[in-house]
Amino acid sequence: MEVECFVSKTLELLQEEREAEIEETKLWQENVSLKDLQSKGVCLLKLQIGSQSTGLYGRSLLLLEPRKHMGVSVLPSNNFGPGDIVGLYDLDGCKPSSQLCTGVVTRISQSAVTVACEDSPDGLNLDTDALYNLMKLANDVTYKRMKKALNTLNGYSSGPASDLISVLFGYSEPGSISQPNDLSFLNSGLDESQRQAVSFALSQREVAVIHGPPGTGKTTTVVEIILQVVKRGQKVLCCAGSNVAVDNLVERLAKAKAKVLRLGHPARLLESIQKHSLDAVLAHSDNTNIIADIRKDIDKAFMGMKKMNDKRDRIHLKREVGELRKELRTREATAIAEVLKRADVVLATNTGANDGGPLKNLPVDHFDWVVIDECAQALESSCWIALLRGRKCILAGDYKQLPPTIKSHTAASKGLSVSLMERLILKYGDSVVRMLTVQYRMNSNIMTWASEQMYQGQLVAHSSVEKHLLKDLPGVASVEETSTPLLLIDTAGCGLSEMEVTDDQSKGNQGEVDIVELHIKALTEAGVKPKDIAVIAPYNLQVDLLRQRLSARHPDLEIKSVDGFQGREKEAVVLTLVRSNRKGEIGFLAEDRRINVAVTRARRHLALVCDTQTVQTHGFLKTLIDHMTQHGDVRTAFEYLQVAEELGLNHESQGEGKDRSITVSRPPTGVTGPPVGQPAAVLEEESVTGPPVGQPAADLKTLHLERMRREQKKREQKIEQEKHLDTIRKTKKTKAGACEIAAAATADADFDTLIDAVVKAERVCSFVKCKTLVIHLGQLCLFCNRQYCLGHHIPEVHGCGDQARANARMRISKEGVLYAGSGHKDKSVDPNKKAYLHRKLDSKLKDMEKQRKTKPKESDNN
Ligand SMILES: Nc1ncnc2c1ncn2[C@@H]1O[C@H](COP(=O)(O)OP(=O)(O)OP(=O)(O)O)[C@@H](O)[C@H]1O
Ligand SMILES: [Zn+2]
Ligand SMILES: [Zn+2]
Repeated sequence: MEVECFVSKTLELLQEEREAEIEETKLWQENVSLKDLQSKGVCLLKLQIGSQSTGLYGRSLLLLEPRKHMGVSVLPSNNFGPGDIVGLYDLDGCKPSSQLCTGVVTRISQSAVTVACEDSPDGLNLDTDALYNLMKLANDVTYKRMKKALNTLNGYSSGPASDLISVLFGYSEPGSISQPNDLSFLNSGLDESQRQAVSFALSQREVAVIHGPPGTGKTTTVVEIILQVVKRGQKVLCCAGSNVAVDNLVERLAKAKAKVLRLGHPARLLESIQKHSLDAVLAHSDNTNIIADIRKDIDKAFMGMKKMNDKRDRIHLKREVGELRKELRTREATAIAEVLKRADVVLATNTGANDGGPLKNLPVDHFDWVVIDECAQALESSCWIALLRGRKCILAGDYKQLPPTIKSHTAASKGLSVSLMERLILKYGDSVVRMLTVQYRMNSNIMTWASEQMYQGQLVAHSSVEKHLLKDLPGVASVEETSTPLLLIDTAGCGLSEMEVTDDQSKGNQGEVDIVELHIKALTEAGVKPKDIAVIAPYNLQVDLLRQRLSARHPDLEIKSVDGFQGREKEAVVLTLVRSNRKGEIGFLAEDRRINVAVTRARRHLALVCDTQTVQTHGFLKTLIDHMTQHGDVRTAFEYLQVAEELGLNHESQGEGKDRSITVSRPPTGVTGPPVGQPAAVLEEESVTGPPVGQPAADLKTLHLERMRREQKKREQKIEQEKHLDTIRKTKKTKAGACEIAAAATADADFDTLIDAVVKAERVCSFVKCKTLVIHLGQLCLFCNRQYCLGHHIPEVHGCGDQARANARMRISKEGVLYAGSGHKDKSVDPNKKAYLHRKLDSKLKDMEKQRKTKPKESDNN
């Protein structure tokens, strides 16, 4: 009953999902502009052929690149991945009529996509000067395989998987079998939770779930389980949803000397994995020569047939070819079965484990165990393709990370997105699960939030990572940015609103892009390598804006969507949440698991750029903001905006009174900047004079404006002062003993020298040893009240960082968030930091020089 219910319901939901997918593709092809398709990530436009070559097995490999112009060639952010079926089109569009061929994506980087073309019998005749479009195609092979598996499940009466099915559908309770107590682990480095998970898995009779939160060594554990099973002489079928995950397992198992065999389209495998692929192994088997000979014979017969005129001869030859084909098939089947049987572990994607493929050459009860990794990210129906071949199963994954992507909202809400892992935990609770609890990735400050919110506070940071920071990496200077695991850059009240777009899927925020840019600058100037940094945004549009801004300068910087980063890690993660609006709308940021994934990619440093005002409307996000304010550093985006101003962003004021707004934009000279005239941020200015009490947003704005005014005043005052001093000096010469000042000065000091020093001090930057004049381009620090050059005026640079932060904190605590101070700053300047300051200054001055050359700095409009 349970099985029938499940199957009929799931078939229905799959049908719904399939229809949604077809509908979407159709709608797109008919109504949506290609540009919009591209912004959705399913289409890549105007690609040129970088190279064309013959890949493995005679397939034609096309390397497609974005059209090179202005030296920038970065693909727009997209959802293409290895193994995706794609269509190549001429520039007319992505209609079936203009399709040139279909193929499989074999590789994708930020600058190129490689496609192995499927149907090009005569060889592709592509014009290398022309431009092409590439589009992801809905692929019904997966559906057919899942449907078939579900139908087999429904009719399953007896076979190796009977007990497993019975337990997974609740007909019988999961059982265990006794194991020797002295289990000897092959990997001596396993931690206690990993050992327990391994023992547990081996002692379960039908099913064990390994719950592996981020960085807890799930793969390490799964590999140990598989090696133990193999040691006992049993056979394992090991699957995962993605090719990448399967390849990872192949690599790790092969390293441990297990006899592995990887099934799957060779074009979809990593190069390092190809030697373990069925095709490669077959090529080295004894049967190969014979098979090759038969192939040659068939080809020859075909050639002959073309030339033949006599009908009877042709029929004869045709029959011969048929015979040869039959022989070829049996020989190939035997060869495949032999190769498969020799392997201890056969690996494939979930759908690659289907009956129609090489596995049909094996007896149904060949495998003892089926292991499914990344189980929480897979549709349950796709798991059943492999599960029907096993007596026992191990399911590994983390159901607190993102579930499988589902297009049909109804199908998702009716349960299609519930993974087998989640379903089993709901059914049996902890009795079938072991959770890995030691994590080897995150600084404990980053971990604690996720642990408490998602994993019942059970995670422990391993001592090797617990306190690690960016500054501990070789070549990285110890500055504030590299010494904090958590940095919240709050844009609340800074008017960095999200862009007004109607599409909920694509949101952007130029203001946050500006701030991310400045933070990346700070990190790289401190010596953090771009390849160790990830910039993560929940929205594709924001990913594109970030790439436009940053990729040319930092080709190694990875900029991706949250979904695209699942399963990965980086030393530093800069996360921009994008949403900033008055209504507190946060769209699909409301998916807690998406935020969990984003945060837990970071090893040593997480910088969160967001409008706390907007995102705190969501309870879960509020816990993150609270955690970061309590345990991390907090800055307001103002500190960054000021820098941005000096870097040459333009200010423009529009409208009057209440409707007045200030647009901050880049001068249109930058090659990598956003399109000309696009606002970088809009500062909405409601009322300069009387902000509503208790509204922090307005509060911050006023503060900013006030500061501007004060600065102006100071500047004017200073000029006055100078004039005044000048007069005094002059009068001193004539009127002996200008009493009031002379009294203040020490009696024996040379009066002239003193005055000179005062005047000079007022004219040059107050930073030790800096001689830059500050009369025209100086900036006043509000905390120490001194004048600094543009290279030294930032509080952090000249030593007022603590006060600035305290000030930021005070403003934030006004909003009702309390948090502890972050300790005292070491006053001694270490050489790394000095070098850092120099670099920072140098690059800043260079930037400013460039900006000055291109456009004179505009005066403020306030
Ligand atoms: N027992 C251990 N001792 C030391 N390091 C470990 C241990 N287990 C795992 N690690 C380290 O933790 C990192 C992640 O481990 P692994 O690759 O097994 O996990 P994963 O499954 O790929 O990732 P995740 O746990 O995030 O799913 C690796 O760098 C690995 O070396
Ligand atoms: Zn100062
Ligand atoms: Zn200076």
